[in-house]
Amino acid sequence: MRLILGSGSPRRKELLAQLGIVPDLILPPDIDEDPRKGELPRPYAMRLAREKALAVPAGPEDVVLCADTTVAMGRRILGKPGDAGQAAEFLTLLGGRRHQVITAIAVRRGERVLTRESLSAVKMKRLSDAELNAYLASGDWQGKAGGYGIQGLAGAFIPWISGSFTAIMGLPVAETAALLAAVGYPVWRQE
Ligand SMILES: Cc1cn([C@H]2C[C@H](O)[C@@H](COP(=O)(O)OP(=O)(O)OP(=O)(O)O)O2)c(=O)[nH]c1=O
Repeated sequence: MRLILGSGSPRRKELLAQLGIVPDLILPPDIDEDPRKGELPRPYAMRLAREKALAVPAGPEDVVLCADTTVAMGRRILGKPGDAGQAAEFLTLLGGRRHQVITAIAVRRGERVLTRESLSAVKMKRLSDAELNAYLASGDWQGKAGGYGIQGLAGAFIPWISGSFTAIMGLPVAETAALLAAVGYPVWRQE
């Protein structure tokens, strides 16, 4: 049985390592991440996690792990910003308020696909011009949903969360361990 991490996110590999798990293979899925018209954040994140898991080529005994992290402000989905201007727009929208981070995970083995969702609330302070400009210049917003990474410099903007830190970062390790064990992956072996 091979474990295939279907993700190009270095965070997900790192968070899996927190469980002592090293994937046999990393195959980032290539799917269309555009939300459907009127699609809400939670169904969107779940659809993407599932589609990613189905897009990764795997043998019948292989275990595929995929995830999707979506930042939501109410009904609005904030994906990965296309450029610094969009990152600035997102951070201005998020600053001084609470938003939601949804991470859906999908584990596939053969025909079987198991999914879980982890919801977190995040409060971000209102950013001063100096903070915003320094953060944009750091480039740390790139490739991250909502245009920030809580595990980096943007941690300075986040005084409060309710939920799961690992889920906000991209992979909820508790749910991941549970789903991997559920499809028979030896998460809890004694070395
Ligand atoms: C909110 C937040 C997101 N992120 C990251 C996690 C994900 O990598 C990214 C959300 O985009 P995703 O589309 O979930 O993942 P990805 O495109 O990076 O990788 P793949 O689809 O191949 O698995 O945002 C952080 O690192 N920290 C944070 O605080």
